[in-house]
Amino acid sequence: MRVVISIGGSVLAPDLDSERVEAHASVVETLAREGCEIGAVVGGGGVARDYIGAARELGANEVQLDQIGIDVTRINARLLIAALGSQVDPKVAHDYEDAGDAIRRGDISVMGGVMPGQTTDAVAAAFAEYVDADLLVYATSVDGVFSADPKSDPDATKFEEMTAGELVNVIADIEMSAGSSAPVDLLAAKLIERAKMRTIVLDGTDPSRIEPAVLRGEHSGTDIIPEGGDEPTYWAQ
Ligand SMILES: Nc1ncnc2c1ncn2[C@@H]1O[C@H](COP(=O)(O)OP(=O)(O)OP(=O)(O)O)[C@@H](O)[C@H]1O
Ligand SMILES: O=c1ccn([C@@H]2O[C@H](COP(=O)(O)O)[C@@H](O)[C@H]2O)c(=O)[nH]1
Repeated sequence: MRVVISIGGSVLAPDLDSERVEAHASVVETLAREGCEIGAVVGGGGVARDYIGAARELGANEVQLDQIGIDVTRINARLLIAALGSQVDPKVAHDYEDAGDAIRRGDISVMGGVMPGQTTDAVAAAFAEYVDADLLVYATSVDGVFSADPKSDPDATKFEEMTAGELVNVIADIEMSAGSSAPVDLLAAKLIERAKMRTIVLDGTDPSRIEPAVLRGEHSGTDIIPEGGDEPTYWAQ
């Protein structure tokens, strides 16, 4: 089974805690031991937003701000690489060909951002499509996709499952400026829709939730069900 896991910067490195990074690496290594081929994509989190905020005040334009965000995602990717054993490609992959080559060699491949105008959510979706992944997992700071932002709307309700088309509609109105927050960005949702990619959005603040989601489909987040795709099969069945 080939899996791409997007690990939000806000869950991997809300602060510089090596034990937390180690815990995420340990889940990735466990899945690899179970026979999964793994690509990981790491976000920039609060550190990226702090840099982006400061540079915006200094007059940087949105592309320059995105470039700063990309730099931070790659630093976070280096943290995850540092915590992974010898099975990881030691380079942060800057494009999908390099990342795909690493996976074909049997390595775990880690990416950060690749180009302005998107977030690492879209990188993960494109990476998953490029390597024909069986599953894409977004480990983020909220336990799934809600009808509205649960941090600002107490009446927001969680989707246990939804189609990629429904996901596109829910997130279409979320702002797309550098450093913005969404469970999955709009470009990622469109890529998931066209690739008919089976996708899970879950709370990754406790990384131990990722393993049962990947191996047995057990999680409390949101399943994005591909329209016209195959029925899900689980590695451990
Ligand atoms: N409809 C929605 N459903 C769920 N979360 C939403 C929704 N709209 C906005 N959000 C916000 O999206 C955020 C989740 O993503 P966020 O960008 O914070 O972190 P991440 O995906 O883990 O990656 P990073 O921190 O690297 O950007 C949450 O803070 C949540 O408040
Ligand atoms: O491919 C990419 C990835 C990221 N960015 C910019 O970086 C920040 C932080 O990334 P997150 O995935 O949100 O953690 C993002 O808001 C973009 O500004 C990018 O431009 N391109």
